[in-house]
Amino acid sequence: MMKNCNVKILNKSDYPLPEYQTQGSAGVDLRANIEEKLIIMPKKVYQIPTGIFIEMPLGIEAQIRARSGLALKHGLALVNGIGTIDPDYRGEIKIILINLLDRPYQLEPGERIAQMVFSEYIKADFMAVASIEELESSERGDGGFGHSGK
Ligand SMILES: O=c1ccn([C@H]2C[C@H](O)[C@@H](COP(=O)(O)OP(=O)(O)OP(=O)(O)O)O2)c(=O)[nH]1
Ligand SMILES: [Mg+2]
Repeated sequence: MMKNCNVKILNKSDYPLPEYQTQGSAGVDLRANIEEKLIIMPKKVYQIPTGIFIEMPLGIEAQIRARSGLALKHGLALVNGIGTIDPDYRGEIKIILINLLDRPYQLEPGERIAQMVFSEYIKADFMAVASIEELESSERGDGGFGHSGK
């Protein structure tokens, strides 16, 4: 079931507005707004500008995710796993990129380097308790990290 949401977007990049590549794409690709090609050296962290600024309603976040093709072929990953764009962020969206392979990667100006997925989130109203007994007991208990086997 498709949900839609209005998102204001300011495009200060040298490229067209981000566009979903197919009707069913969950992610919309973001381009590297760089003037010249950039050599992404192995194991170094880069902050890549996109020239894109957005505003979305409270209750919606944007997740920045890697592109699988670049990951598989060239080892390009996001250092922060999934980037979180808060709905109150008014700055430029940046991509925090790392090259996990041993060979350099040549990033071209305007190359689609990551994708952005919009998502609803839930804000917690924390209710502090004083001891672990106040958390409902469960079948799992404190088992985790593979305790149920492979
Ligand atoms: O990949 C990312 C991750 C974050 N941001 C921007 C939007 C986000 O709303 C803001 C803060 O991100 P986050 O909360 O992940 O970083 P922080 O280290 O906790 O910084 P802050 O103290 O500003 O929240 O930085 C990006 O442009 N790209
Ligand atoms: Mg933060």
